[in-house]
Amino acid sequence: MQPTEELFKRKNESGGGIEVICGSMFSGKTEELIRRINRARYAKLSVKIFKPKLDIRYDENDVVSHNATTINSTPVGKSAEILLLTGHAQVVGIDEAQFFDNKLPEICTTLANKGIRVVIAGLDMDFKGRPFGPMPTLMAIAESVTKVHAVCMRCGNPALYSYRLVPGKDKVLLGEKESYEPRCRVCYNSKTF
Ligand SMILES: Nc1ncnc2c1ncn2[C@@H]1O[C@H](COP(=O)(O)OP(=O)(O)O)[C@@H](O)[C@H]1O
Ligand SMILES: Cc1cn([C@H]2C[C@H](O)[C@@H](COP(=O)(O)O)O2)c(=O)[nH]c1=O
Ligand SMILES: [Zn+2]
Repeated sequence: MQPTEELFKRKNESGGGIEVICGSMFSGKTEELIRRINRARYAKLSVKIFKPKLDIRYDENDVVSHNATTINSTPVGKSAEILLLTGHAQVVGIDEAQFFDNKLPEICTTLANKGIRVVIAGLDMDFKGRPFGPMPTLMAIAESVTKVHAVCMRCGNPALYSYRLVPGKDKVLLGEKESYEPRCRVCYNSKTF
């Protein structure tokens, strides 16, 4: 059993709680979310996965990792819809949480207080290194926070930043390898292309 899952089993008999998986782009957040959801499925728990409607990079409905691992999900426009659509799910997964509105922490707290295990994946920082959307609050209220790292595309060290390679000052700019590369602190600060 993984440490996070063990912690929930020992300390919280209701099973309710909030787990956050954060890090830069390509750090394995979505893969880790899918791994935890699949383990819950093996445990015969009912699961439901949500993602923001605006994230249609790989698929309109599914959550898809950069490595093409995939899991079925429900796209929603606002975090309040998650509460309405959770149904009898015992485990709720939320991907790309940084794009949700600031009501998401309150929604997750309501779900966790009802005994639902909430697993959230999202970017902790935007391309400027600023905290992204509701992520800092989610990290504050979570039972567990797992920070994962990509490999720095410049030097091979662990990467915590998502460096934007293309022009554009807007916080939201959907993209992949053509637009972003994961970098460590030193390579991010060097600002070289
Ligand atoms: N620089 C990199 N460092 C680590 N993984 C990378 C890198 N570039 C591509 N990948 C791929 O991305 C996968 C992780 O994808 P994903 O879980 O979607 O990440 P995230 O959700 O954090 O963006 C890795 O398993 C690997 O195949
Ligand atoms: C850093 C940063 C990223 N984005 C976008 C780019 C991608 O579409 C997603 C992140 O996806 P991933 O699963 O974490 O790889 O977010 C953005 O809009 N603004 C940013 O600053
Ligand atoms: Zn580096």
